[in-house]
Amino acid sequence: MTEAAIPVLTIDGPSGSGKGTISRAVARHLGWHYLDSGALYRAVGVAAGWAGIDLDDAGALVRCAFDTGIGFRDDDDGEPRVLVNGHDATDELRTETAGAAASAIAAIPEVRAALKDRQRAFRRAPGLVADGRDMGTVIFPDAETKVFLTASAEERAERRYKQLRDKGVSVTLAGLLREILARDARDASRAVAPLRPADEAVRIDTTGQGIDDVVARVLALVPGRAA
Ligand SMILES: Nc1ncnc2c1ncn2[C@@H]1O[C@H](COP(=O)(O)OP(=O)(O)OP(=O)(O)O)[C@@H](O)[C@H]1O
Ligand SMILES: Nc1ccn([C@H]2C[C@H](O)[C@@H](COP(=O)(O)O)O2)c(=O)n1
Repeated sequence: MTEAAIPVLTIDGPSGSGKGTISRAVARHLGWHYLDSGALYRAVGVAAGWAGIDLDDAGALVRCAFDTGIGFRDDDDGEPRVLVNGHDATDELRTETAGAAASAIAAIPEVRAALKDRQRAFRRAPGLVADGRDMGTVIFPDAETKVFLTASAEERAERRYKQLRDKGVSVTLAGLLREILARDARDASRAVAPLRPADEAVRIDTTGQGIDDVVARVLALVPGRAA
């Protein structure tokens, strides 16, 4: 199968819209590969922190984007783990601090360019579900199916609040809402590959919708793959 013939489903959207949850479930259902592109930006941010690199030092961040080893694997319970330079950094990557650092370095065009080929390398038979901010607009513009997930900022903050509370992390709902709005604004206003739906993307507002319903709606969009 030539690369162009390998089907890609892109799922873009703002933080907490459910991209990761929905993409993983859909990929499992289809038996396709899965790319969590945000994890790459988070990994570079975390590796930069470990190396003492300042988030204002664009040159060092670009080198870090090229040099950081990033690996994905499932643990024995089928939970996804992310290895950064050989260390399991999954929990650190999921913090709001890592998300904010990722959002900041993702605004540097050369960092985005450095991660482009790594993302495209995930396109392997029989297909790929790719989640992020620019999957449908920049990384896989020829994807056969494109989705843009949204949900109200309040609901996204609620979801994140529950998620972190279940993990025993102490946060406030108001603080999370502030962080989500700040990240939305930065991701949508940067000059290169800003968060926006591809023209042909199907928009799904998941506010008040259950995960299973959203998964079924997305699957129904994939040619020949209704739930
Ligand atoms: N439709 C939904 N209804 C209720 N909760 C949901 C829904 N979709 C996702 N969630 C929950 O919301 C939380 C955030 O979801 P998820 O991590 O998939 O979002 P995301 O868009 O990938 O976020 P980020 O961009 O920050 O990685 C998770 O706890 C997930 O279980
Ligand atoms: N394709 C992508 C994926 C992620 N980013 C940046 C912007 C996000 O705020 C940050 C963390 O992503 P998340 O794990 O929350 O999906 O990384 C991006 O610019 N482009």
